[in-house]
Amino acid sequence: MQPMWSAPGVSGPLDATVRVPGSKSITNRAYVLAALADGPTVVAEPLDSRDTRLMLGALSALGAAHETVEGGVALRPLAREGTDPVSVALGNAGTVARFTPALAALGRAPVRFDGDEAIRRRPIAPLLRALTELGADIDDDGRGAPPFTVRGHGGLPGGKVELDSSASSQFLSALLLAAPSFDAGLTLRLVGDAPPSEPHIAMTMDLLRRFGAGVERDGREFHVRPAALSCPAYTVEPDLSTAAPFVAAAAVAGGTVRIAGWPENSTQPGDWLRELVTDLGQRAELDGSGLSVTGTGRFPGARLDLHEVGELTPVVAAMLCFADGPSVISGVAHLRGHETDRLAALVTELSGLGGQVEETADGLAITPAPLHGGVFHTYDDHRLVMAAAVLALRVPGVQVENPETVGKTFPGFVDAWTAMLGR
Ligand SMILES: O=C(O)C1=C[C@@H](OP(=O)(O)O)[C@@H](O)[C@H](O)C1
Ligand SMILES: C=C(OP(=O)(O)O)C(=O)O
Repeated sequence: MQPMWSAPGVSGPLDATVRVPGSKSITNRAYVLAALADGPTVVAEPLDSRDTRLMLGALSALGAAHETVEGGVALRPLAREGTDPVSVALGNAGTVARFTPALAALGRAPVRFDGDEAIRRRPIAPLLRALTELGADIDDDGRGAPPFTVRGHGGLPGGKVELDSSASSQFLSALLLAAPSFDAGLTLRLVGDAPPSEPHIAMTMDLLRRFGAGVERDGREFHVRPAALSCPAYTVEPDLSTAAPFVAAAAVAGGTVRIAGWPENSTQPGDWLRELVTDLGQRAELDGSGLSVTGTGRFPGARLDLHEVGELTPVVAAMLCFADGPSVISGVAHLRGHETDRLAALVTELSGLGGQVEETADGLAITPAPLHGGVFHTYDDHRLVMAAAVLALRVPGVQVENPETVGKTFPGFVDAWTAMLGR
């Protein structure tokens, strides 16, 4: 039997200050750029979780050494000369699966990529195709999915390419991050439907610039010049998507939750949560020490297009189960290719607790209904653990299956959640 967590309910208005760990997306971008830099980089306040350990493991296999130092991780640039075959373990980390194959093409070894069963089902074919067009030598037996092998030949010509990044913004981020190391840089034109997760694309461009790269965007066209990268010290922001369940808790349970260190400006999609809770009639105040959310426990239903902030969907859907009226979430068809099929998982698990939730072509329709306790299955998806915790605030008897899977991005989640509730 899988381990279970009896997620705690709330006994009165909240009054808590929470510290969430560093951003997964920023940490793994900083690690990749550090590996591509000309000199050493210290990444301060990084996330230490399954996904970031997988990234460090991948970079080590590719020849970029790292060591833990006071307050962070020090990385050295990729040594690109090794020719012995190596393996990269992807787990179920989208950032590792999408960001590291281009780095393998810059080296000289055959590199085999594989991971959890789930990562074999997640989309990556358009990225592998684009890398091949840019000069990479990739053997995937025609599967367009892991396991695949990238045979490095000491560099990538780069140049012009078209990319369909509608299934995941990470395809685009992957090419942009590696592009300063391509001989001719990169001129990329997006084709097909618009990529999801625009803030993550802005985040990629922001980090590239912090490492000294020249990157420009004109609508669907991106241009990256070949450049030597350098950023001796980079500090990671707290993860605002990890903060989502704590923000939602203030709205659902009432009272005040303060998230320490919430940045005044951020490219993270989670920064949109301030707007969401304000639109739903709660109070969100940002100052130099962080974000303070004061909730009422009551809010209206909402129609939300979450295309740009898809990773927030599980927590937002859980929160909307307590709204005063029906809600519709749209723009998130691509969540069927996330850690699990998140739309199917949310419909099954929310319905299992009595919720009235239907899957639409590109999202969910949620009609508030009385909920009851029961087992909430989590499909090895960290954000489903977080969603279940939000539900349990007002639904006694919610048993969360395999809570440890939250360690993909926040190994200390259960303790931090319990502390927020004063238990
Ligand atoms: O680049 C990134 O760090 C991420 C981009 C998004 O991926 P998709 O565009 O595939 O949704 C997001 O959902 C994921 O959690 C992290
Ligand atoms: C989609 C997510 O992760 P990944 O980086 O594996 O794509 C997520 O964290 O919600």
